[in-house]
Amino acid sequence: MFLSCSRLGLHYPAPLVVSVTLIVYIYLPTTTPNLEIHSTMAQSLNFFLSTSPSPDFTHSYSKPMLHNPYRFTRSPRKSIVLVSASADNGQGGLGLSAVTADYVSDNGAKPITISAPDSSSIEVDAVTEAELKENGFRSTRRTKLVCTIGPATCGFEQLEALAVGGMNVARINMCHGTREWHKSVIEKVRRLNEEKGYAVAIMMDTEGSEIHMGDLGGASSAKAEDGEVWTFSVRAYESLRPEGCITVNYDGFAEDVKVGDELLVDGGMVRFEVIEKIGPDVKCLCTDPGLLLPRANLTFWRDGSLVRERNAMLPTISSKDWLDIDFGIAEGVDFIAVSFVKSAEVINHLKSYIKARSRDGVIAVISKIESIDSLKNLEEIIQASDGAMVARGDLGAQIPLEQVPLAQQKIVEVCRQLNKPVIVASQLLESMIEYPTPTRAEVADVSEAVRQRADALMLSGESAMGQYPDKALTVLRSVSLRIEKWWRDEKRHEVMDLPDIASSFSDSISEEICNSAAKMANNLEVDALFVYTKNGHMASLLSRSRPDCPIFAFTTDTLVRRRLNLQWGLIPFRLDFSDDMETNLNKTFSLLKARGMIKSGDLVIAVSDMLQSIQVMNVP
Ligand SMILES: Nc1ncnc2c1ncn2[C@@H]1O[C@H](COP(=O)(O)OP(=O)(O)OP(=O)(O)O)[C@@H](O)[C@H]1O
Ligand SMILES: CC(=O)C(=O)O
Ligand SMILES: [K+]
Ligand SMILES: [Mg+2]
Repeated sequence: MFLSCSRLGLHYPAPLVVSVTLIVYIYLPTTTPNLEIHSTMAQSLNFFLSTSPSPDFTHSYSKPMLHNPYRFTRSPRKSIVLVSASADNGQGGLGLSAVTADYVSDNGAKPITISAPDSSSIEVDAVTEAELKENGFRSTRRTKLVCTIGPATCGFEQLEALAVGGMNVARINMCHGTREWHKSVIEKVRRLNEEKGYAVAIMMDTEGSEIHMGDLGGASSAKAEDGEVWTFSVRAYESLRPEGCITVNYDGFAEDVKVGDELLVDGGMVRFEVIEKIGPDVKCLCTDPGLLLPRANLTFWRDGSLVRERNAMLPTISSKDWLDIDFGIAEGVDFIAVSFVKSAEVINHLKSYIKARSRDGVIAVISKIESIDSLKNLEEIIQASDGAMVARGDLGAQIPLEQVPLAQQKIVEVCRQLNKPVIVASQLLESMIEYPTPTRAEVADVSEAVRQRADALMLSGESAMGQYPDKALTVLRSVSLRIEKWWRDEKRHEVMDLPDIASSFSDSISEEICNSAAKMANNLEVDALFVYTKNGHMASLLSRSRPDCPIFAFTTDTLVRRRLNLQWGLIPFRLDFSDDMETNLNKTFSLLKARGMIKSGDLVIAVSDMLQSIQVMNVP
């Protein structure tokens, strides 16, 4: 391949980039300016350089590469042959990630970049790699972390800080912000993945068509005081919103409410009593003061129960949601979380829509359990979905608060049985929106979710608009690690009875293999489970057993790798592999050893999609 180097004002054939299995050769003609070597993936890279045609010098270097490119000054009259590899001897190394060589011209002209991504390499994010190297297998975090992105975290550096802090999935909430804003967040996350080797997945959360307030005309909040009278109106104000007036998105609102009803903002953060109805305007007396936030959710209660008049007929996916879904498909998001799901039907409908529209047809659909109907139809909804979210914010506005913890436990359990990832969301560390440390009660709540072995925990306002997003993420991370360690130290293996879920004989074999492999892993105290999986299914079956050791999930597909990032205990790697397990294992051992992620003697159990077997072995 020849590249033109005209940007440097030099006219010679650009270097030949040949990618031969594990070695990358970059020939630099004598006229080439100096060379800079970067690796965006490898934390450290061993490489060697020599001169050509007569190799009167060869140099071998071992360098920490993540942030420091290695700069090489060209020797006068000789070409440089760069052979990059990560094996120690530099003779055709292993484990090479994308390596980039930039020419750095002396006159300050912009460097050009040659990328030589090596298809034989293995991709894993830098944070996991560092964790594995420093603390060994056992200590990697099993519980995954989702962060809602908002004004506090939408910059590239802020997103990077979250990725470094352990964010596995970035959530964008279509209730807030413009599509352009969300697009720019998606682009930044993708760039972060490409440049820094992360596999942060994107989850798009639909607005849904429940009743909520308008956006307060641009104000970030409004304070409602005890005894004040506010007007809730379905009028569309042409210009400025009058003082003390709140718009409501649901046209039937003024007809549905009755004088004497109680109106709850965000499930009770602020309360009003309906005192008078005048056409489209509903006058309400503030009985519990507090802050009104833009687009806050509204529910109304009569005689102690939630009123669901015609609003129960509102579609789960509104016309605006469909446009957002089209946007999500076009942007290639990894997950779509559907708000206020009422039945399995809507999920089936959405899944077939995605299948027909999306390039790869593989956006996972997560049902948000946050309404009375979703609890009523829980099992069939979860069965139809690719995962679920315990959306405690709205759930707590629809059922009495004291029922929320039991609902959470039930949802987590059903998801586990049906092998669907589950996220516990909302108010985990609510006080950290304002304060740098959590309350003891919040820490206990997070612990409980980890103890229930939910797949993932989610930050909402804490990361979207809070003062301490990184600190909140650190709390989730350290509490998760602590509780997980306690599980292992106590050898508290799961007593949960996992029902058979396979729908074919072949699936039954996979299921039996994974259940047995996980059990063997605990009994033999192995260091890691390896799973070679094309579509991720076997990896999720292993995760379902919540074994003591981490699960290294190797997949050929970048999209599958990102999706697996939501599931408990899985460390997803992207790797090209064949149907020959012997070769795959040898290759993986070499690659991981070269990167310092495993060592000789480690005990591993391997299973795969291709060959339905269980292999137990020591790393050679
Ligand atoms: N893209 C955004 N732009 C501005 N503010 C945002 C954005 N995303 C979230 N926020 C702020 O963070 C808060 C918490 O976010 P969260 O996603 O939990 O929303 P929510 O309004 O509580 O709705 P949901 O029930 O869908 O979670 C929001 O109320 C909003 O104030
Ligand atoms: C996350 C969400 O939608 C809720 O808690 O209501
Ligand atoms: K939402
Ligand atoms: Mg909600």
